[in-house]
Amino acid sequence: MTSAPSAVITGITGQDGSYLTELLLEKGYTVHGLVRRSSTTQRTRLDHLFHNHEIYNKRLFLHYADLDDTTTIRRVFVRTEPDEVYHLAGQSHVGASFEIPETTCQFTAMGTLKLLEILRDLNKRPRLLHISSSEVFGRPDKAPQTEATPMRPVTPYGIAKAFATQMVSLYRESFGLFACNAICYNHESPRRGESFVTRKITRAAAAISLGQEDHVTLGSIDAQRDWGFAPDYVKAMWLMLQESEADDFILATGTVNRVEDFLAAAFDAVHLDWRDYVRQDQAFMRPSEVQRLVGDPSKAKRVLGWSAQTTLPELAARMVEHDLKVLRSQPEQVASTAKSNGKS
Ligand SMILES: C[C@H]1O[C@H](OP(=O)(O)OP(=O)(O)OC[C@H]2O[C@@H](n3cnc4c(=O)[nH]c(N)nc43)[C@H](O)[C@@H]2O)[C@@H](O)[C@@H](O)C1=O
Repeated sequence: MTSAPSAVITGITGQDGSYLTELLLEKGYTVHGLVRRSSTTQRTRLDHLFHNHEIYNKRLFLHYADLDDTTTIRRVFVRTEPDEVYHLAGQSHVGASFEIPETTCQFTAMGTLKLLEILRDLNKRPRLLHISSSEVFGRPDKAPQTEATPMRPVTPYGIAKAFATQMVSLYRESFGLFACNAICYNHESPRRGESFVTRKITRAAAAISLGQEDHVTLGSIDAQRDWGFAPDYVKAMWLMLQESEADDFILATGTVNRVEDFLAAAFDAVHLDWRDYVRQDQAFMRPSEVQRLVGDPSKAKRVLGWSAQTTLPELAARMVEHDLKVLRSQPEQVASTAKSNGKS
């Protein structure tokens, strides 16, 4: 009899980490999450699992380990001997990467290299999924982008991700690691952090419709992105590690929209016209903006049988519905989050 599969997830407390944990638990996995000491208070996305006594500390375990603490990470791998590793952790805010480029590179770039070095030395090497990003393409010559499109990153975050992505490919080719890059385009959900533009918009649309706020302040609203639904994307990440050979895949919808289109969809969901409520401020503009990114997911469709299932209006409506529910149940908490939601 073969034992149940096991996985380590870095970044388990994030949006993708929480959806992936649910998916793997459903599939019978034992899941080990690496968490930073400082994320102690930010585990709301996993609360429902911690309260489930059938799961927590039976099939779901947390281990404290910062990405630069190689000794501790190595110890977790040696003790847990996972079959699969999903490396989702890192500083993921592109705007913030201009303010904290060193931290961004330390965790997103060097953190990935350190992880690869640990895996290279293990007797039983797990399969690795690294979450890469469309930001590696920066200002591409070609649209939509494919796995073969050259990387031309223009943000500290994109540069750090490009380094990590190329290291993953190198360790696959040179050291025989089963290591894959999921080159993910923007993927959102009600669990998205409130400093990303989609969630900032859906929360504001909900708050405005309830009379709790009267406007939202944004940066560039003509930027164009390929927005999908996060739970769709974690399914593809899992599929990638079930293949017989390690490879890189673009995970995207293939459809491009402006921030304005997302605004329209979110405010439509509460029957308001976004143009009456949006202000713009230089503080939210980036020193170097990635104007337009759209992915070609045809390889993922052909090889993995995967495609994104959720349209932009469905995504926005789902997020607004969630934010309305939260606001109605905890108006003070959400209002204070909005106030403290500084430069992002
Ligand atoms: C694939 C990629 O996807 C994400 O990166 P992102 O595309 O930068 O996502 P975002 O939601 O921060 O910005 C989207 C667009 O919206 C513009 N925008 C306008 N006004 C605001 C604003 O007020 N806040 C923010 N955050 N953006 C704004 C902003 O300038 C940009 O053009 C991350 O998951 C990243 O980890 C990742 O890998």
